[in-house]
Amino acid sequence: MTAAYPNLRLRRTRASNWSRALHRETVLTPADLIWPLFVTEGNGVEEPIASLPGVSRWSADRIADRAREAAGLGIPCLALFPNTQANRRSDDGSEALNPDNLMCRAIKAIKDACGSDIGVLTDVALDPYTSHGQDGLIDAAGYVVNDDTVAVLVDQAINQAEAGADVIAPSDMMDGRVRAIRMALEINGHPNVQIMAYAAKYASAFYGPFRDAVGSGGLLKGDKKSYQMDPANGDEALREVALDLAEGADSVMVKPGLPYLDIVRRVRDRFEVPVFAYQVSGEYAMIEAAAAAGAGERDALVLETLTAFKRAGCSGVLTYHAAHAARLLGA
Ligand SMILES: NCc1[nH]cc(CCC(=O)O)c1CC(=O)O
Ligand SMILES: [Mg+2]
Repeated sequence: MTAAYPNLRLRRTRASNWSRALHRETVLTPADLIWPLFVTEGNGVEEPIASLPGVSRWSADRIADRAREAAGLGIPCLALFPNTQANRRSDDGSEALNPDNLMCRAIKAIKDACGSDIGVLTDVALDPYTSHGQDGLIDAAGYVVNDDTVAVLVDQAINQAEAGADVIAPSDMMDGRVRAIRMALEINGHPNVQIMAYAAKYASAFYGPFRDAVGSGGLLKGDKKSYQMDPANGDEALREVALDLAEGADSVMVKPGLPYLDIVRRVRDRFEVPVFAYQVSGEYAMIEAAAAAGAGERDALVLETLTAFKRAGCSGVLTYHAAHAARLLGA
């Protein structure tokens, strides 16, 4: 039994800075952050993304600069997404398997610049490479077929691992792809390449700016509801996570972030494994829009939301605010 008012005053420990610091349950550091970066063709190129103010696409040489910047800030890992040239997109997304594609060149540029000082996480899904914008292969009716897609995703993952990726992150939501990728990594001499599974990825309205950034938005017909999860479902997320863990995922991801912190907490409590969340493009844009409209103070919004991920049980967060947040944290 705890004491009651007036013997207990919960405001007492909040009355000063030193005491708040002493009683703080959750601490956010730059080491909690994964920085997603968009890659584009060329040399010396920076292309601002209109729907993501403050975020740009970078050519591979300038991605290497971002990697040095991240390492200097104490950010442990980058996540890469390519804006594939239109003439290299096709129905079957075969550019994903090209060992000299934009993604592989960016991985190598980062590894050349930073070696093992920074981790490179690569997205496995076909949407940056398909002419229809879906994450997998489609049949005549436009349905994204599962098993044939998994076969291609395996080759995509191996292509990324051969280029030097440290963490393979399948974001496609096909059934069975984690096991298939894990087996292929083992067989092909990559036993230490990790898998962070986008295990509970929802069919969300918060991905719009990302699709602009990788250039798939205008191509996508229909939606991704036949593979990404229904936002109404929570129990099902636990089944997705259980399956990906059983198939060999080293860590799991919940996506989007803030609207799904209940899922993060349930996953953490149930499985006690490393859980990451993706504060996605629409969430970033929402914070930036709020700040621009004077509806909130940007730096405070950034730190409060990122701290909330830690409190909910995240080991780390993918966020477009990573570099800014790391600076705010005094790295
Ligand atoms: N496989 C695609 C992918 N990987 C990461 C994101 C979204 C990230 C963001 O919005 O920031 C998406 C978009 C989608 O599923 O359509
Ligand atoms: Mg699944």
